[in-house]
Amino acid sequence: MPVTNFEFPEKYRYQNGFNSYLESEAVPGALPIGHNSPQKPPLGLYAEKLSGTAFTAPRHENKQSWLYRILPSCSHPPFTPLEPPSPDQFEQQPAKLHYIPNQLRWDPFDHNPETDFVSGLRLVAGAGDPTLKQGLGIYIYAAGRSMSTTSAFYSADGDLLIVAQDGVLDIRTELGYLLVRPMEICVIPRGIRYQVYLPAGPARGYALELYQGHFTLPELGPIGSNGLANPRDFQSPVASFTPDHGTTASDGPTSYTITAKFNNTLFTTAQPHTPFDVVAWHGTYHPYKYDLGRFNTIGSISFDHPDPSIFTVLTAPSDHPGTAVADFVIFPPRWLVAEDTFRPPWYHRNTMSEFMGLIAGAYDAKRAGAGGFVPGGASLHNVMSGHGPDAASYEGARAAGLAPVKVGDGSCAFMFESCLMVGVTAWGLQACEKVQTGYSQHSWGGVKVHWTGEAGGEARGHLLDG
Ligand SMILES: O=C(O)Cc1cc(O)ccc1O
Ligand SMILES: [Fe+2]
Repeated sequence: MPVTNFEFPEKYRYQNGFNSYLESEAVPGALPIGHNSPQKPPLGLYAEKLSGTAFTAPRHENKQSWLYRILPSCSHPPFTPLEPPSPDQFEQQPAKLHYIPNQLRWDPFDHNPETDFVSGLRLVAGAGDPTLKQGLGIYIYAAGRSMSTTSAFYSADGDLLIVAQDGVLDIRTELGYLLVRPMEICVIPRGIRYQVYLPAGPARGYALELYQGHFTLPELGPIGSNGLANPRDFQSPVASFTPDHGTTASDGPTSYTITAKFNNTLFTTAQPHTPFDVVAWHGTYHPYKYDLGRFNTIGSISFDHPDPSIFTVLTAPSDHPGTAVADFVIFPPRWLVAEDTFRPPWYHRNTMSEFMGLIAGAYDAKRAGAGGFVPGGASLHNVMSGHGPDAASYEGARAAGLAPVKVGDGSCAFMFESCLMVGVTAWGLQACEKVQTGYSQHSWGGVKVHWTGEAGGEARGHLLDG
């Protein structure tokens, strides 16, 4: 069900539609008409173009927005590396990641009262390299403090998909506000500056940074023209600004800190004017949010367990059709009705890597409770690492009556699935101290032999018609 448990202040008005050409003005008349860059834009604003794709990207891929702002974003002193550096925050050099075939599971990650959204971001696993615009990073965030109202953050490394798990994020972006609650996600595109407040206490969740391309909706094929995540349910902000500046870009009354994530290193500068001075904007490059409760889940109404790709919310394609750098897949509450079918996920090995998290509740293939797959925790089944239901879940599902059953009420697991082998950071493997020892043995060490064939003798293959 859609999220409903929060009052909506007026600032959270949204514009609906995935990948839509949108426009918004906080002051009537701020948008130039029939023109992007007039000699003197309305109200004395500066016109600034923000490109999310190459200028020459084909129309169906092209993402650009025009921002009309009080001062251009280039007006700041040089960036310097953030001191002190946080060595375990964004380890990304492929040589330093740990590539291991073992199944991994993490207990719920800790909240952190000391960190804000930026200092509380930790890379757990990743693939590729932001300097080559290839691959992705998988993060956990834990924020106990709001970011300062005089700070902003942007990442040059990629688009950030945020999966809120615990706590509410009130995100002020250059293009307006997004309120992101548990069971909601948002995407902040590369380069867009933002600030994260915590209106309801500490927050924790997951994030995926996409170093290449952008998320899109999966094809629907024979499903038809509606279903899964419907475009109309994606919401983008309306323009919102605060005037705080001097008479030039250098003499304003307030110092704003801008932190940049650039090749997984943080840089900082301070400027005497607010970055949140965009009075109007139009274009296709904008942040958006989505309520996972609006997902139209589709499944088997006859037999067999379908591939989890039917649960894809967003996909980031590679250059090879059908093969994603990152799929964002959810396992929401749903009816299982398949006949003569082992209903939970099958045992399998996958050429794609599977990082999973649990937003709430329990997952039908894994033990819940302490030491199991728990909200705020995670698992990683890397390329070709065998996995599937743990022994108890298998036995339960094997013995279960096959009346229609609703699974996952109040639950939602998700998966970041990638065609790339992901390496785990030193933080993810050791420093976080959340890796469960004996995950594999606990899950599958007790898998029973059900073989009913003849004992002894040497089985030989034979031709069916021989
Ligand atoms: O491994 C998992 O739990 C995720 C998953 C779920 C499913 O229904 C089918 C395949 C799959 O990888
Ligand atoms: Fe899987």
